[in-house]
Amino acid sequence: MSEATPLLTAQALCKSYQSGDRRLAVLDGLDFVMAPQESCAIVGASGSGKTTLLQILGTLDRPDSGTLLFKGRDLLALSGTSLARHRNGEIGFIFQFHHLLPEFSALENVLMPARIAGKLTTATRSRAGELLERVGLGERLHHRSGELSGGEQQRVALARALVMQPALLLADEPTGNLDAESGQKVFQLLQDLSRSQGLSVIMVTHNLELAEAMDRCLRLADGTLAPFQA
Ligand SMILES: Nc1ncnc2c1ncn2[C@@H]1O[C@H](COP(=O)(O)OP(=O)(O)OP(=O)(O)O)[C@@H](O)[C@H]1O
Repeated sequence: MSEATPLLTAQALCKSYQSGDRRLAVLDGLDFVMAPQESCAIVGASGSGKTTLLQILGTLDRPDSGTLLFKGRDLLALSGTSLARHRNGEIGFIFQFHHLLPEFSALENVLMPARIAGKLTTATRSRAGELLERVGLGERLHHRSGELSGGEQQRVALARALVMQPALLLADEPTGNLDAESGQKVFQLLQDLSRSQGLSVIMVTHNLELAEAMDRCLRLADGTLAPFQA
């Protein structure tokens, strides 16, 4: 990939849902280009389509039409195994709710993407341990995740999102379920880790203070994105 190649390019994305007898256009010709290592906040009213957009950018959902390129590669032409490989290897996800497996330890949760990919190597194990150290849970590796606090669980989820060394982190309201202090801590770690590992971040948030701390802030309204000053 040359310096000039964007990490992600979305062009003319459209997505609508059937609601009773009418169609609801959620994304309506949306364009978005992101450079490698850039961080970008997406804000917008409830129901404006932020989660829908993130799911499409993360290939968890497909648009009705449009183009989606990752490092110049046409993602919408991929299917099945290739798409799963792309998602597992290039993208880290963190959601409002951590979706950890409560009976498994913090370390086992962080290793889950590697287990799924069949890459449970010594290197991955030590990376998982290092990530848990970085998020301040070096003493909690073997605690059942269900016994950790909400903020600690979200820090485990952050470590899990980064264990496969993705190029892009997609965060959907990662602090939305936390008190202000824990939320700030998770956000700070997210910023520090993504900067030190050179990855791009797209974060959906309602918190304008956090949005302002990112390289760029965009607002989703009427199915398209526009620059937004918090
Ligand atoms: N699977 C679906 N079927 C039908 N409608 C849907 C579906 N998913 C989302 N929608 C509708 O699409 C619109 C956008 O939803 P989305 O969850 O993307 O919004 P959002 O901006 O993330 O909202 P919030 O900030 O409240 O999380 C909403 O009106 C929602 O009801």
